[in-house]
Amino acid sequence: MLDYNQDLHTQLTQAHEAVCRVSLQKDIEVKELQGNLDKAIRLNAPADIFRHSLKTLLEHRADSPIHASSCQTSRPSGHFSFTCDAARPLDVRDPFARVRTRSTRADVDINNTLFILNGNVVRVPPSWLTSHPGGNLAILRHVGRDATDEVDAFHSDETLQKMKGSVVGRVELGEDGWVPFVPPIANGWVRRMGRDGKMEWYNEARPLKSTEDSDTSPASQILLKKAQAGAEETQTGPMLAQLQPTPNKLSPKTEKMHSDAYKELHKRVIDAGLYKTRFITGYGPEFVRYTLLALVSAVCYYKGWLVASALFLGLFWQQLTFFAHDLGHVGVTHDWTLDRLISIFVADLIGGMSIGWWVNNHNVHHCKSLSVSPLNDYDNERMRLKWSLTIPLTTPTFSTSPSLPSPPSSSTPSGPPITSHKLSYIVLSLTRFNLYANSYGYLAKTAFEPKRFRGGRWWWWTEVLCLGLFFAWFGAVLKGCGSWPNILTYLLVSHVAASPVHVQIVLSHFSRSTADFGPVESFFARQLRTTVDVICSPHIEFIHGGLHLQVTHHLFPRLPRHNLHEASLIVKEFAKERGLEYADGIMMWSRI
Ligand code: HEM
Repeated sequence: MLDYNQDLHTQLTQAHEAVCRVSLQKDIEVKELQGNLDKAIRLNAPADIFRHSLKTLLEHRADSPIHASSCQTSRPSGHFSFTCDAARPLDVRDPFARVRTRSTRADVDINNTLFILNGNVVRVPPSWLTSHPGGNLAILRHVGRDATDEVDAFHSDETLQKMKGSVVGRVELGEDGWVPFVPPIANGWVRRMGRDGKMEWYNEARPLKSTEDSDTSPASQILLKKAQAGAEETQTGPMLAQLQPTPNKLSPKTEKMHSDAYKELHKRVIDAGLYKTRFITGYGPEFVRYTLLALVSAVCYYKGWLVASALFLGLFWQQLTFFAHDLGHVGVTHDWTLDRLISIFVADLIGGMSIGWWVNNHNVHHCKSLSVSPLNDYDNERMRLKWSLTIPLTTPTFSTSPSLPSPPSSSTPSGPPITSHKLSYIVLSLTRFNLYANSYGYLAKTAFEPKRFRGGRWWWWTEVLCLGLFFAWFGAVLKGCGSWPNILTYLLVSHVAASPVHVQIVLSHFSRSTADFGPVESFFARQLRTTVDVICSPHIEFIHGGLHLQVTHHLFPRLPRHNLHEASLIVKEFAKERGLEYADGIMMWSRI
């Protein structure tokens, strides 16, 4: 991007060079127009004349990937950019009509899903949207944004290498980095197949209100209300104006600094060798624990000690949750197929839940602030996070450790008022039933979706098969309890015993800010602002499976859980060096 506040001559020269790059290909006529531009530059022409020349040049090039129908300074920040005519609906999933691309490939066109990665424009192949292992929402939430930090955090080196094949252009980043667009999906816009068999825009939800321009908060959350069926469409696609981030108090410069800091921190974690899974010393003791819990539960069952058996089954499930979590993050063998197969065995067959559902929803929560607004029904509907049910009811309050540094005022406002209520524990103790409902709903919904990832829909069928097996074995266990009161007791005790993980996860997120600061906020700042570690006695740390170090987990989701402790020390030290907040102070057990 060119900074319009700089010396006009420099800007014009730079812009001219950029235009020459665009028109490098073949056109002879453009030479004449370029001549005009040259003249405008030499004469230090007013910006209007320059813009006119530029516009003509771009329009003249029928094959220009820019398709600019007008050329304007669209940013109040003074950035000079090429944009589509704002009066015309932006018929693109790609809001990058303004991108000056050096692409030599012909497929940079409208209706693409594009994001920025290290200054490169990456086009997500359409087939990836339906088969992306991290779910389609994670990608759609980053359209039009610089997703470098997120993409580095979420992908293996192998995948990052492969992504290079999807690079279709380059953008020049200013001092403050890329000025992001609001992804269309954040305004409720999605693409779907039209009646004529062509893809078209569809407005699934309408913005209710935006908290822009608040003097007290930098939040720029857009609340969405699901569109009523049959509601009249006034637009055929998102307008450019809707894709501009609402002004807020975040400084792009500070966010850029955070982003640079994250890159440095990530390098430290990689250099410390923490991405290597410790199979023996890490998972070894866990497997012993899983086996013991399962065995004790089985022995108790055969002895007729049903409550004890249910209790140990619940504890077994609680522990397995952490293993399923690692697998869902491709964090065990780091091979997607292998990790997915094992996770289906663990989550679906033993636990009765769909790992596919978990992955799709879980990954979004790593990418955005969680919405707690009951008004935001669209978001809840889409994300169907396990806590969407529980949070509007109540959220417990928790104390933070006295050592917690006070948050920097500009980037860490407190979350919504939190009320303490014992009811929240009761609701959370039954959360597992909500997870079943969400899981099966997801599998039903995706039954007919094309999923081609790694050679087919085998994972969907494997999940369905394993869930069938779960119902068979757990149904037999319940049946063996004899009477209805026994069955009910077994069901409740086993499910309640597996619930501390839900309290822990809700705490780690909802006792922090849930405000959405929009696409300007960096990945690093958002994770530090929205998560907190649970502190507990070292003797019971195993109950939390290492995920009590939630801040570090959010910063490096693919890091093997057993290395989180070491990584968290690095992160804390780094945060201290930089004067950033690392929230490590939630007490859990003292409250229950
Ligand atoms: C061409 C673009 C992309 C490709 C080819 C791609 C591919 C993949 C692959 C293969 C994985 C499995 C993990 C691995 O093997 O690395 C994955 C996971 C994931 N991707 Fe992407 N991805 C793309 C873009 C994105 C974008 C833009 C985002 C948004 C930030 C994203 C978010 C995620 C997430 C959240 C996961 C799950 C990571 C985890 O479980 O810890 N991906 N992606």
